[in-house]
Amino acid sequence: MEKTLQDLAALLLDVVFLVREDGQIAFVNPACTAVLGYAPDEMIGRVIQDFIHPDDLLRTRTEMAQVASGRPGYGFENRYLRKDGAAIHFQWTAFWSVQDKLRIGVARDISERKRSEARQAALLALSTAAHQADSPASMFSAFDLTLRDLLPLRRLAVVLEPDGRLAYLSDGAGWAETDHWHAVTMSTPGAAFGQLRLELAGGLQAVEHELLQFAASQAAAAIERFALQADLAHAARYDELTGLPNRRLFQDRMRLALARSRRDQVGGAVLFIDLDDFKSVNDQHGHAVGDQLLRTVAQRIKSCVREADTVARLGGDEFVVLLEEVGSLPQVQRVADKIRKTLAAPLALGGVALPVSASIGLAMYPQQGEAMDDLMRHADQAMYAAKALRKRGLSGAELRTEV
Ligand SMILES: Nc1nc2c(ncn2[C@@H]2O[C@H](COP(=O)(O)OP(=O)(O)OP(=O)(O)O)[C@@H](O)[C@H]2O)c(=O)[nH]1
Repeated sequence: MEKTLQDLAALLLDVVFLVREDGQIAFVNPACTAVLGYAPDEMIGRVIQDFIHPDDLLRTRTEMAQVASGRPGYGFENRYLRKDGAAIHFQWTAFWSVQDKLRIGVARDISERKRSEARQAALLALSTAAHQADSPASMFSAFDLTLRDLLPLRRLAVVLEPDGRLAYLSDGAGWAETDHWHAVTMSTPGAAFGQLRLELAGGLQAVEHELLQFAASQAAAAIERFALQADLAHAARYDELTGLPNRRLFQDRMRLALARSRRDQVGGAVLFIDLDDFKSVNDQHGHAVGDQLLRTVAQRIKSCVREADTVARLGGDEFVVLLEEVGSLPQVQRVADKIRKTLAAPLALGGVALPVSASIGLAMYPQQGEAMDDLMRHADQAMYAAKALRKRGLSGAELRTEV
């Protein structure tokens, strides 16, 4: 290369390569030391493929062949490996000099632009995961993959407040509290939800700290949303006062029970339970005492049935029980009697002993219907009939005839 041209190349900030047909480097300007960490002497005479990132080698060979065939290359991008092992992103202009039988290439270091693009993509990926993931575990798994691309991340662990529960841990890694973790708090202005903990293979730059802060704030907002959704899902299926299933959940359970009954030829029963004169409890002792009575009634009814049976509150002082896999009427009547007796034990509330009594109606399936509406109507009517008898001063023994 002529002296003037060499002096010119020495002034350039871009890296200039002259490469022979067989890939051997004939010349490289001093900029390569700043960019790749090699002095020119360490590169000249070696084949250029030695410095190319292995993942980019194949398509770089194709590009080189095209340049060698006479088509100049503009804008081709690939990665080289610095002397310290770090990847450098280059953007190339290259042409083949027929006269010198050399490929002349000028490579611009675009690593910073690539990093900035990768950070932008990561911000989008983190925010998308936080907004679209259907569970905390899938969100943190997406966070792990995204952060791993940009940070010297070995393992990610996520610990949630208030009990320090481990909500996520990178695959195949054991967890020990004593390990050295870089911790970032996940919080919204109103509350702290826990920490992202990172085991790192190196230090973090300021922009990487910012990325982690962003990840933590997105995670906090998502955890708040997951908690709200869980509350709403619970509220949609359970009665707030007693904690029992509500009408909707009861209907779901009953639909399943009826389908099982048809399939397996097993019967069951529905009991309608309505408290007697409950209004007077509210009127005489106040709503709070009425509430407490309803809570106690819920517990008492539950204590009379098996774990697999469903006790639900339909609203007000109306409860309903689904007894699965009970075939005979006497069996069901025994449960109804047990509930009536258990409820009848006086209840000490607000300094007074309150009498509790209930009217109970029942419907057996499949004997009295196989459709939910029919069975509910039948049990409801039986309950009203029992209540009417009670109001006429007849005893519990007569109530059973209404069944
Ligand atoms: N404390 C309390 N009361 C409620 C709640 N929901 C409904 N109630 C009251 O429950 C009462 C239900 O009364 P009813 O079933 O109509 O009548 P009852 O006094 O039980 O009379 P009978 O059913 O005819 O024996 C009403 O006074 C409602 O205001 C609640 O969540 N808490």
